[in-house]
Amino acid sequence: MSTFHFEYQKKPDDVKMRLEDWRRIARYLVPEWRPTLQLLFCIVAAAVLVVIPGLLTREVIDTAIPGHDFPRLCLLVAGMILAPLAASLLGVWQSYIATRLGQDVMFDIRNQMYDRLLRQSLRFYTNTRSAEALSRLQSDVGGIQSVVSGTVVNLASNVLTVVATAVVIFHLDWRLALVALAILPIFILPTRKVGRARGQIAGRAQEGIADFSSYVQERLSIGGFLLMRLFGAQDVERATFRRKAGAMRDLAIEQSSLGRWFLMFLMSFASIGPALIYLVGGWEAISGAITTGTVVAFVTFLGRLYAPASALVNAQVDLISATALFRRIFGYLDLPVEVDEPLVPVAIADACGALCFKSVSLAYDSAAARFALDDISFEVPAGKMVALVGPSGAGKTSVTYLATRLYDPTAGSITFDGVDLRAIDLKTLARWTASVTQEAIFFNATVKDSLLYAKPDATDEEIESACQLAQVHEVIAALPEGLMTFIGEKGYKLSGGERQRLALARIALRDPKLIILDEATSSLDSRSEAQISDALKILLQGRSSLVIAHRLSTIIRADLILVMDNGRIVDRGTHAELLSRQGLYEKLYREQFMTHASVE
Ligand SMILES: Nc1ncnc2c1ncn2[C@@H]1O[C@H](COP(=O)(O)OP(=O)(O)OP(=O)(O)O)[C@@H](O)[C@H]1O
Repeated sequence: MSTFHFEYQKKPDDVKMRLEDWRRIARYLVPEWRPTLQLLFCIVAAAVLVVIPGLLTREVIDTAIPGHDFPRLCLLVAGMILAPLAASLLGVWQSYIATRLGQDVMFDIRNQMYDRLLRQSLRFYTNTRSAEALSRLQSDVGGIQSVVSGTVVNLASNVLTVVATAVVIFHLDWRLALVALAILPIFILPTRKVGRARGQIAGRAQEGIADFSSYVQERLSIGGFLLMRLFGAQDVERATFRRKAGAMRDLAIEQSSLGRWFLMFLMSFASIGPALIYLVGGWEAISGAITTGTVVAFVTFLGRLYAPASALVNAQVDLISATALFRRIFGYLDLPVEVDEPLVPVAIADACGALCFKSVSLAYDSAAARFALDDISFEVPAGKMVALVGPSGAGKTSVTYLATRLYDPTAGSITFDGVDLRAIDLKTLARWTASVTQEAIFFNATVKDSLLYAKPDATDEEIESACQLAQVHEVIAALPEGLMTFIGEKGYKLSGGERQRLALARIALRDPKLIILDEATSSLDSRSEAQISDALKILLQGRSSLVIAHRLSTIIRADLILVMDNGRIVDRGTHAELLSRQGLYEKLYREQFMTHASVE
């Protein structure tokens, strides 16, 4: 510990400390009462040990030396060595317990936060930058360690050290004690000013680092890289990177140089404190009011008071910063769960796959002028195919979001096998339904693990037949390590068509009863296209399906076509019926499907 405490933080502007925040923080410590008590013991014992060397010094000067008592001198010196040694040993134990305690609280909160994030709806992820959620989970939760083992422990230990020292020095001589305490602010207050300036720079540096990380994270992803390369924006990105990295460098230099001169002067002037004690104490000793040993002991005590007293000056700001940190964390732990699990779920042992929308409306934003979906009603009977068609922005994707309960409807109800989606637990719903998105989504894992994500207990035979069905088995066999080959971030080591077929194999493994398919608009080569189309035909057989259709072959096969426009179903029927009405469908047919048909 340095003589002066210098690590002042910038006070968060809009945060007030509330007792309920600290009650909530304390609740995390209740299950950890054993280490908490051990920690308290360490802090009290260390505060007591701090005053012992001063008292022993006084005894050495006042009794052992004048009394020519060598054995007593040895005893006192042994005490002088042992007390700090014991304090250091306690310090090691204390820091171990504090770290464990902090890490245990962090572990609990991190798990709770991850669970809360997993329970959020798609709305949360479309409205939140992924870097922000990551920063809450990593940096903010990581900061708990320093609040528990730093802020809280230091506060308790500094208060106790100052109180213990003050009690002892007042007991020794109250006049000299008053002088010692009066000197302290002269040294402490200026350090606070410099410390605050450093805190402000530290705050700016932290913001800079967060901004830099989210910039780099976005640019160094596959999507970011592609965007940069395809727009030839290397120079712009290089310049932005230099600017952001340069700002971080400048702040780091500024932060480390600020206050160095000031600290140097302060250290030099630190000797003024003891000098004043010698002056007043010496004068009292000359007049016989106190002993020489008491004067020397006072100087020792004064030296030990600087660090805890200067840290305490800023205790309020430290606590407010800790409160702000916890409030950010609690904000995430308390995120409302919009799409929640039912309290008493309805079990669906064997689904048949019927889906029904009844007067369903959806507003993405309560302030939005119009509904994204407005009074939608339709049925997908078991085993039938319903196609959604409509111009861009009509609301087709929104219908599929509702069918998989990525959102809940603002009004109306949706049932699966006659049960309201809100009464089915999310795992059961995911068991019986499957979505095939335009862009297949994968983690960076092996082919086998990617498939097992759909059914962790699948046998090798099941995996093999799912891959056969999706016509991807030959591709896998040709990979360097077969099923154990890593497919790269987002599966980018596979071609677009291979990724699609692997996604279909994953769904075949799951064996759902309702398939929600967003047909790819981008054309793959004709062989790949045919393979996917064959795999899909087999997969859709005997299952219900809701398809955002882009191909003529699909709409012709559909049992019912829903024509959407502006969030509403404006027409419905079979291909022939709709064509004969010469409405929006006929227009779409001419503009979209006939062009696709010529490609097919
Ligand atoms: N997360 C969101 N937040 C706010 N509005 C959204 C969101 N997602 C979609 N919308 C809006 O809802 C409307 C319907 O969008 P949706 O994606 O369902 O249309 P779509 O028919 O699938 O279009 P496309 O064929 O172009 O994919 C659009 O006006 C869109 O801007």
